[in-house]
Amino acid sequence: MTTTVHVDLPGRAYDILIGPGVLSQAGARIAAMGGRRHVCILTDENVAGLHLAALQTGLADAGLTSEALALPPGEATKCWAQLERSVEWLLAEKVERGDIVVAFGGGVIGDLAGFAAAILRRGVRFVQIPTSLLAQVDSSVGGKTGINSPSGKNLIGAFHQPSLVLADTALLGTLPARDFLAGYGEVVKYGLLGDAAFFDWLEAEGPALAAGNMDARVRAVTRSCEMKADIVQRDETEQGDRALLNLGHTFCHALEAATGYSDRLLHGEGVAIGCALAFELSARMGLCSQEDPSRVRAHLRDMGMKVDIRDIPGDLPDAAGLLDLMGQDKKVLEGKLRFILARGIGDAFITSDVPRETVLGVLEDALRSGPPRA
Ligand SMILES: NC(=O)c1ccc[n+]([C@@H]2O[C@H](COP(=O)([O-])OP(=O)(O)OC[C@H]3O[C@@H](n4cnc5c(N)ncnc54)[C@H](O)[C@@H]3O)[C@@H](O)[C@H]2O)c1
Ligand SMILES: O=C(O)C(=O)C[C@@H](O)[C@H](O)[C@H](O)COP(=O)(O)O
Ligand SMILES: [Zn+2]
Repeated sequence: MTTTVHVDLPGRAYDILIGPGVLSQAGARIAAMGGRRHVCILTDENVAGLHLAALQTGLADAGLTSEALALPPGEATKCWAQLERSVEWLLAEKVERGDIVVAFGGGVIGDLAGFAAAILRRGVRFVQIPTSLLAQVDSSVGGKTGINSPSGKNLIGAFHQPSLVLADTALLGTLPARDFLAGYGEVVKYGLLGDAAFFDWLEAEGPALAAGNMDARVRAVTRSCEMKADIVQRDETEQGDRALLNLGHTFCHALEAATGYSDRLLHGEGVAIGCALAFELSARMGLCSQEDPSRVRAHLRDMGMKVDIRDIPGDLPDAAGLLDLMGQDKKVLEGKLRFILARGIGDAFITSDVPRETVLGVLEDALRSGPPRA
């Protein structure tokens, strides 16, 4: 039940292996990549406790020694202090230019370790072994690496492609339900941005996928990676089409900043809320039918996910405050916000032609309506 998606970038091509048990291939695959027979692993404390021994045993079976640094779990780890700690540790381990760094964890570890690899000795190779659903469907692929700044999300970083991605879907068995559903937010994003049939399939199979059906999990990870690979091949550094992968993210990143990158809001939860808002905005601008945002919201609700801004516990800035936070979005061009909007499910596009008043209206209504905040 293993699938392979190839990311065909000139001089930087790599495979994504997807399926239960692919972790056991880590030793042989990494040994075949050359370099010293010693591997440095960046991970987090949760993943280390559950799965590090299996990874290190597999590496040892292939004749590779390894050392690991386990960082605190959570979004707050994507910061200067943990980046410095990681880079200094890799230097203390005497990682050479030809060596392989392994990112073993969710998107936080993948983004941080990838950035550390990008800047260490001006760039060393790294392998992504994503362990969360979000990391398997999105963050381990495409080479966006980086950390957050108090000024905004992912504002410090680099494009640095991995040399290999091993997405072992069996590891998702230990992922907490909340983190699984957050990752599902990015899965839904793919259907919404460019594949209506995939969204139809998710409406039917989402519950089985969440309940642990392995075929459904492999299919969802594979389709998501295919779509991401296709877009990244067209536009590696987001000069155009790659921004489609940012559907829902202008809202999401403002909400993550507003909640202090804390567990009040996980990234994938913000993506789901942001996608619902992007469809609402599209409907209000007459770009898609009113049924589309309703259908998006209904599916997120059916899956037991956060759907509305009001599902976020605690206080938030007002609509103008959120709009202000959006001003740090990397898609801003000549001071003007750009949004990913949709003509329908599976038909997203990029535009800067969005009246400020309409965005404010959507945010004001979202902050006002819905269930009371916890
Ligand atoms: N680079 C990109 O293209 C890209 C794309 C999407 C998201 N991201 C980034 O990814 C991050 C979110 O990633 P995430 O949702 O994986 O968060 P995460 O890395 O914080 O992982 C979520 C939680 O699950 C735990 N965990 C991971 N795998 C586990 C497993 N198999 N069993 C048990 N627990 C496990 C982690 O310890 C953590 O507590 C955000 O910082 C976001 O900005 C980056
Ligand atoms: O890979 C991309 O491109 C994406 O936009 C994927 C997003 O899911 C991801 O959250 C990404 O990190 C956001 O990028 P940013 O450039 O808006 O920080
Ligand atoms: Zn994202």
